[in-house]
Amino acid sequence: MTPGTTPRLDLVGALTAGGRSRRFGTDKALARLEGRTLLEHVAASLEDCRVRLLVAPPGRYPLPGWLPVPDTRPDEGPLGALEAALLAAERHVGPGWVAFAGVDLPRLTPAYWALLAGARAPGARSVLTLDAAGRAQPLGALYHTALLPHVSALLDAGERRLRLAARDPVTVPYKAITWVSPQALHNVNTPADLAALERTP
Ligand SMILES: Nc1nc2c(ncn2[C@@H]2O[C@H](COP(=O)(O)OP(=O)(O)OP(=O)(O)O)[C@@H](O)[C@H]2O)c(=O)[nH]1
Repeated sequence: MTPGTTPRLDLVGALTAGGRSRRFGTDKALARLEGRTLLEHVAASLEDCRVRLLVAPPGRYPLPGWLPVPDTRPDEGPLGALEAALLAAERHVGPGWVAFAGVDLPRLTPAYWALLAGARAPGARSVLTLDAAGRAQPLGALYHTALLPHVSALLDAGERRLRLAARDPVTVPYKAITWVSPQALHNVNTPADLAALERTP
């Protein structure tokens, strides 16, 4: 956010960075695309959020202006990181909406988050985008802090699939996403995924 301006999104931004990057081979958060790390790309998309949380192992990634949040359950993957994000959001801001992003979506944009924020509806507790095949995307999604007991119960039961976190979802069609942010759902899991993005700036 530029000094002197007010945040434009009533969302808590939460960027999760951790895991093993097994498919990428090296820490993908620190992989570079067009002069910036993937971590920095995704962080830039969330700059307009009222509070910004970096859910990551303590001290692993420097990200000025972001509140460091350790995993509540280290090495439990993105579902564990979502629990940490919802808890921290509730503690720092109170009940409300969290924009939850991973480092593997470097083409997320402020317009993408604004679209999701605008799609929130009464009674909804999550907002997910649909990919070209109509599958709901659990990273790059909005979750309400009211989902915390559900997410904790999943983890307590040994569940690790992030896609089970969403409840009472609103979905945003793929066409709407590609209109505002054409490459937003391009996921980087491997060096080949990153190379494909480099070829299509
Ligand atoms: N805070 C936190 N983030 C995680 C953890 N595991 C994965 N992530 C993040 O969650 C997002 C999706 O990660 P995945 O691609 O599912 O897992 P990964 O470990 O990064 O990669 P693979 O080993 O290839 O599966 C990325 O932003 C990761 O940095 C974790 O245990 N804690």
